Amino acid sequence: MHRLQVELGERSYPILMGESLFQKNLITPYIKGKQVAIVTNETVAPLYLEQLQAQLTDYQVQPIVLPDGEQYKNWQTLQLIFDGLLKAEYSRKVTIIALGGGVIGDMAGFAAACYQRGVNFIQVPTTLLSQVDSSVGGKTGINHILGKNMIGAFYQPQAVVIDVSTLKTLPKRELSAGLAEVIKYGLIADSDFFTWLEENIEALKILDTAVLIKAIDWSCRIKAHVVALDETEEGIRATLNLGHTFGHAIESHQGYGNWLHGEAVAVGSVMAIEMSMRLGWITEQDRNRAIRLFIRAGLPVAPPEKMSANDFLKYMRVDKKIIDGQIRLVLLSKLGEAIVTSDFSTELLNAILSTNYEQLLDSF
Ligand SMILES: NC(=O)c1ccc[n+]([C@@H]2O[C@H](COP(=O)([O-])OP(=O)(O)OC[C@H]3O[C@@H](n4cnc5c(N)ncnc54)[C@H](O)[C@@H]3O)[C@@H](O)[C@H]2O)c1
Ligand SMILES: O=C(O)C(=O)C[C@@H](O)[C@H](O)[C@H](O)COP(=O)(O)O
Ligand SMILES: [Zn+2]
Repeated sequence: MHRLQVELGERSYPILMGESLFQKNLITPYIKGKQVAIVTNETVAPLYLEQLQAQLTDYQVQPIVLPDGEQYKNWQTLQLIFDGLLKAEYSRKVTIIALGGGVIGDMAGFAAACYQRGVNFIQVPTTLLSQVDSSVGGKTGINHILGKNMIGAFYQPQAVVIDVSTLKTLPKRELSAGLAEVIKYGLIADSDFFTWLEENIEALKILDTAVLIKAIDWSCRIKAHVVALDETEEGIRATLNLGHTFGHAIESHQGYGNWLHGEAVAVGSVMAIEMSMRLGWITEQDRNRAIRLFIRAGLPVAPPEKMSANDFLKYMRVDKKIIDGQIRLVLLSKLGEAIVTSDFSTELLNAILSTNYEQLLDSF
């Protein structure tokens, strides 16, 4: 089993990672009190709820099973968590365990931040995306019809327990979506990781265990490092948002759940990379390497056909990185290094939003 630490002073916590972790008694040391709520969904519950519950025989356990999908990451579904907690008469000493992907983790974490003003919380992520990204760092929340993740809180878990065996049941499309955030880390923070991914992407797609654990470990190390430097996104943490200003606009415009988060991030990253190239910051060769890797990972690299520049701008105007009304974007200063900047012309931004990416991709 691997162990990493997210260093956040008194809010520090471990990321435990390995195979068949559900068979080992790893979660109970992080439970406080006797009351446990497992927040999961209709897809994950039949697969893993029983295994998790088998570890918790000494506790009073209440499963809370939510409908599955990004379209349910909202107030109404959040209310179902509070209903479950209150019907079970759970106190401030309850521990909430999130068992599922990023949607479950974000909602269960937000519920943990709010319930009786904050209760104990453990992440048990079961998608690649949630194992490399959403379970680490304490961003929790829900969507608003006018923008992604617009209501939420920074609230750190007590532990993150990653059982990579759960990925065996994950649909291929979801695995690819997770690879988008993995590739993101190489692009923004570590060109060696990017090169390693170019060499290992096929092994990752067929879930080679050693390669998978290395990729998750590498990703979590980068995320944990960035979060430790800047927990509440005053500066460097915003680089984790590569492709997200464009990507969140795609998800919101297309209707939550129609484009997967990772798919939208892949396309958004291509747009940010194209912009970095047109600013003269990265080479055409590096742009092409990035696009090729997204394609090999099974991801889309062109925005939805009928999405206009104005459609993008409607959502980009409420992006959380905006300061004093100015759109700030995460761009690459080179492969493996990102900056957050508003230092680009409106003309360039409009050109990026109006580019025919299908045509650009004809040569790939
Ligand atoms: N908090 C953060 O820092 C952060 C970071 C990245 C993304 N996010 C958020 O995470 C969400 C995306 O997360 P996601 O990609 O995990 O999507 P998801 O939570 O919707 O899960 C994807 C699908 O896989 C299913 N599933 C989960 N585990 C499974 C398993 N082991 N086997 C079979 N099916 C399984 C789910 O039921 C769902 O249908 C978005 O809402 C995004 O905004 C948050
Ligand atoms: O942890 C972060 O910080 C990130 O930005 C990670 C992103 O991959 C993730 O999608 C996050 O939820 C986006 O946050 P938001 O603040 O742009 O809503
Ligand atoms: Zn993301």
